[in-house]
Amino acid sequence: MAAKIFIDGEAGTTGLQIRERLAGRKDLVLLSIPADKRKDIAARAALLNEADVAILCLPDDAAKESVGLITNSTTRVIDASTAYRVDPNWAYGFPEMDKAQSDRIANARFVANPGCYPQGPIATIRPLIEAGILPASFPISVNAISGYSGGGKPMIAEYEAAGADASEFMPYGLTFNHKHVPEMTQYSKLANAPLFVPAVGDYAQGMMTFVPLQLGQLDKVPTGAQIHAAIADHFAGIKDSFVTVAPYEALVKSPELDPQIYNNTNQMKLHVFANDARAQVLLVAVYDNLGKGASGAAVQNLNLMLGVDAKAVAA
Ligand SMILES: NC(=O)C1=CN([C@@H]2O[C@H](COP(=O)(O)OP(=O)(O)OC[C@H]3O[C@@H](n4cnc5c(N)ncnc54)[C@H](OP(=O)(O)O)[C@@H]3O)[C@@H](O)[C@H]2O)C=CC1
Ligand SMILES: CC(=O)N[C@@H](CCC(=O)OP(=O)(O)O)C(=O)O
Repeated sequence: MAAKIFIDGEAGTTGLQIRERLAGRKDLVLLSIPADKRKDIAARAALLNEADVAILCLPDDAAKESVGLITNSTTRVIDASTAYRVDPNWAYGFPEMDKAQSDRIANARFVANPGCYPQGPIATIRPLIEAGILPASFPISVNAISGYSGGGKPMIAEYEAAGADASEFMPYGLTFNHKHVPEMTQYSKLANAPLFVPAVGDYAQGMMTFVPLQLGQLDKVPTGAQIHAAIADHFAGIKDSFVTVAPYEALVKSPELDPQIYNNTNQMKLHVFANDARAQVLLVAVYDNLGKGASGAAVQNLNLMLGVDAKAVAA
């Protein structure tokens, strides 16, 4: 029987993209709410409880409200907001994070879809800590750039308003307390919060994250090749991975370091650059904030929860 899916927040940026990704799927029935009822609590409650899987694409408070409206114990939930990402009762929806995570997601009732920014740092740092190459206490900085769609409908409207004169590159979060820091710390397996400086660019979609490593103070200084091998080994061991690792090459620049090249896909590509003489390494992740960063990840998680072959359907 076709699984019934309700996207609460289907008119928002993430909700619309999930809807597009699921359109045409014969194994699913999409429950939809009339436009004039999309904030009506009774109408939302009815569909949340009718759904086999409810996908919440709402601000945090509204997502918590939706979870509170669910009385049907067979309704499963994927929440795209920040509300439950470090809650131990929820599975973190980054399947490639370790070998067991896709099974955890497949068997979970509650799945917290990851934040867009944290996935790149987690993908690059966690394998190094697990391999013992970096200690959990290693001081980490993360820089990142995202397209303005990362800020949802309000930021899209701001950047696309007639006469808008936005900065090409605007760093923010300068109190170093961005809402993504807790999940970035926990799932990277870091003992301390990374110093995270995001930036928004004057383009709609796509992102890159950067983790520079000054390795000279370590007792055992790893080479760039060793760091690359540890990350590549990690992802080689993950089934159905949408994360790939670029070959280890000495490049001064690369056309692949373009935040928009994976737009409208669920792909993430990792790169390792190094100067061994200086014990310096840079870890880069390139992906779509609306793809692997949001709607692609949600569909990947939905497929795992429904036992659908992730590679057999568009994810
Ligand atoms: N954009 C991105 O790159 C990413 C977003 N996310 C997260 O996903 C969630 C959705 O984000 P995004 O799609 O960007 O946001 P948008 O602002 O684009 O969309 C949110 C939608 O939720 C609706 N909404 C707000 N309050 C309620 C309510 N009480 N009941 C029903 N609907 C409501 C909004 O309606 P209205 O506009 O009329 O208020 C809007 O349609 C957020 O938690 C966000 O942090 C996660 C990863 C990446
Ligand atoms: C460019 C921009 O503003 N990005 C958003 C993050 C988008 C996102 O991932 O939202 P979640 O926290 O729900 O995951 C921000 O920094 O708040």
